[in-house]
Amino acid sequence: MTKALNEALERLSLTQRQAVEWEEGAALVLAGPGVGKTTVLTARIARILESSRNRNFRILALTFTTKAGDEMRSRVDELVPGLSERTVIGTFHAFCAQVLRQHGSHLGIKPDFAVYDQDSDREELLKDALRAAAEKGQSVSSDEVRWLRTIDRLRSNLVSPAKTAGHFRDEEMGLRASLVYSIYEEALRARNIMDFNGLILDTCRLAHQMPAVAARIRQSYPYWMIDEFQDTSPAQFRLVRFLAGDDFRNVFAVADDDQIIYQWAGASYRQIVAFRDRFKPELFQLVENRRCPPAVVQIANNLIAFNSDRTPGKAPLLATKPDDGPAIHFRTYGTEADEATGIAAEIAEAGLKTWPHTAVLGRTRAILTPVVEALRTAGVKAAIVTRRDRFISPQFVWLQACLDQGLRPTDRQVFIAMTNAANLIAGIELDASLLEAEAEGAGHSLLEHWAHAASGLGNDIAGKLAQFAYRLVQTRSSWRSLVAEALVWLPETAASSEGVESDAADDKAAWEIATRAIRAEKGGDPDLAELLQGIALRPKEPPPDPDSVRLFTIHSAKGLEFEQVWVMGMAETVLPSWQSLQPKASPAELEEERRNCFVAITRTKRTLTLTRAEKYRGWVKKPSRFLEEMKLPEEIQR
Ligand SMILES: Nc1ncnc2c1ncn2[C@@H]1O[C@H](COP(=O)(O)OP(=O)(O)OP(=O)(O)O)[C@@H](O)[C@H]1O
Repeated sequence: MTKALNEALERLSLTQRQAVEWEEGAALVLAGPGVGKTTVLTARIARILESSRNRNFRILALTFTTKAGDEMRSRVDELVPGLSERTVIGTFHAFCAQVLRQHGSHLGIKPDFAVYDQDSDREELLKDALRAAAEKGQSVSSDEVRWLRTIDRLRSNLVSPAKTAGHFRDEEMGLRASLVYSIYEEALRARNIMDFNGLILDTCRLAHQMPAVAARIRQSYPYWMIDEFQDTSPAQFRLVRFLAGDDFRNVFAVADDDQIIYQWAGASYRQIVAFRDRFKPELFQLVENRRCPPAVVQIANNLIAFNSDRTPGKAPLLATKPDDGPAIHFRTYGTEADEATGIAAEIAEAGLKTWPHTAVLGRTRAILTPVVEALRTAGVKAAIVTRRDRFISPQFVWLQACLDQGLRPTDRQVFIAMTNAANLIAGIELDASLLEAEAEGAGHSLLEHWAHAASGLGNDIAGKLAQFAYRLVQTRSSWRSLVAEALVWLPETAASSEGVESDAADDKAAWEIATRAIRAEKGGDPDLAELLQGIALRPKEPPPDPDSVRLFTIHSAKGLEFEQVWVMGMAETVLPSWQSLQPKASPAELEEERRNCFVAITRTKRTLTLTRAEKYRGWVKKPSRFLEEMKLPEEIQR
C-alpha cells in the first residue's frame, strides 16, 4: 500500500473507515457538510484500485460538476499514483458521451458527433430544420422554434416524440409539439449532433433497447460511485437504474439532503428515498464535522432543523474542531453600498496573506458586484468566480469552430461562427452566406473555400488562419501539431487590439486546463472528436488568481471551503429570496433558500461573518429570518 493511502486511511474515523472498506453491494453515505464525504469517496476509490493492482476492471465515479470530477481524480492520483487511469471519473454527461461514442452506433449515432452546448446554436438548428420541412410541404414554420423549451423539458424527462402528445391536455397542442420535437430529433441525428439532454436520453434508450450494452458496462465497471447524489436529476437516476438492470447492486452513493439547492432542476430528497427503495443500500451516517468551528456547527444545526423536507431520522452535525475563540461575527450597515465598502475595508485590513483564503458569498451575482468593485478600490485583488461555458476571445472561438468544421465539413452554424470569429481577429469582412453559395458552385468544402478567400486578401493574420485551415483540410490527422503551433501564434494575434489580449490569454489557459483534464479523463491522447466533445462539455474558465479574494454565488461555492467566509445580504427578500416569500410560493421554495443559507455558512473553516444592510435599493428590509432561526449567540447580535 502507498504511504499516502496508508496515512489517509489512518486518519479516518471509524464510520468513515467502514464506508471506505465497504466491499460489495449498494451503500448510501448520508451526511452533512464538512464530514468527509469527498474524503471517503476518494479513499474508497484508491483502496479498491490498490487492492486490485493486477486486475483490469475500471471504477466509475459520477460527479455533478467537471470541477468536482477533476478534483477527485487529482486526490486519487495523490493516494495511488499511476492508478487513476483505471477510473472513469466525470460528469454524467461526459460518461454518456463516452458510452455513445463506443456503443451509439446501435442507435445510428456516429462516434464523432458534435455536442451543441449553446442554446443559440440549437435554436438555429431547429429553425433551419423547420424551414427545410416547410419547403418539403409540412405545415410548420420557423417561428415554431418557440417549442424548444418545451422540447427540452420533455427530453429532460425522457419523453420521446411518440409519447409527447399524451403529455398535453390540449390534443392539438400535443400533436404540434410532437411534430416539432420529431423534426428537432431528426435534425440532430442527420447532422450528427448531441445536445445535453440528448446525451442522457440516448444513453437511456441504448440501455433500454440493448440490454447487452448495459451488461457490458456493468462488466467493465463493477464498482459505481455517485457523488452529490441529492443533485442528480430524475433522468440521471433513471439512467442509473436502466444501466444497473435487475440485479446489479454495486452502487455507492454519497448524499446530503440538506444541501439540495437545485430543486428547480428536479433534485429532491425523494430521490434519496427512491434510491433506498430501489437498491436497499447499507446506510452510513457521518455526523462528525471536520471543517467548521463548533459555534458554526451549532448555528447550522439550529437553522436546518426548521426544514421539514428531510430524510427522517437524520442526525445533527457534531463539531470536532476545538473552540478557537470567536468564530462568528455579525455586521449591520445602512445601505448595500455601505455593506460593500464595509466588507472591503475589513478584508483589506486583514492583509494580503489572508486574501487567497477569504471568500465572499452572496445569494446572487448582482449583490456581489458592488463588493468586488469596493475591494478593488480598496486595493484588494478580487474576482467573482463564474462558470464560463464558452470561449470569449475570437481567437479561441475560431480555433474551436475551425476544428469542428474540419470534423464536420457541412455544418453551416459552425461555418458562420468560424467566419465571424476570423473577421474579428483579422479585421476582414468575409460573408459566410456568400462564401457558402460560392463553395457549392466551386465544388469546394466550406472550410477550403473560406481559406481560399481569406488567403487572397493580402492580410497577414487572415493568411495565417487560412494556412491553418488549408492544412487541416488536407491532412486532418495533423491536427495535433497544428493546434500546438496555433497555441503559440494565435494569442499573439490579439496583442494589438486593446483589452482583447487578456481574453485570449485567459482562453489559452482555459484551453490548456480543459485539454489536460480530457487527457486525464481518457487516460491517453484523445482523438479530435473526443477533444471537441470534451471541450464542449467543460467550463472555459482560466485558473483563479492565487492572490485574490474570491466572490461566489452560493451555488458556485458548493463543495468548497475557506478559512474566512463572509455571507452577505442576510435580509428578507435577499436571502431568503423575494420569490420564495411571495404568497403564491410553495413552502418548498423557502426550504430551498434555507438550504442555500446552510450551504453558505458551512463553507467556513475558521471565521464566519454575516452581514446585512438596513436598506437595499432604497427599501427598508428586515433582517433575514434565518438569523433568528440560527439562534446566534447573544454577544454576537449588534
Ligand atoms: N477523518 C478526518 N480527519 C481530519 N480531517 C478530515 C477527516 N475527514 C475529512 N477531513 C477534512 O474535513 C474537511 C471536509 O471534508 P470533505 O470536503 O471530504 O467533506 P464533504 O462531506 O465532502 O463536505 P461538503 O458536503 O460540504 O462538500 C476537509 O478539509 C477534509 O480534509
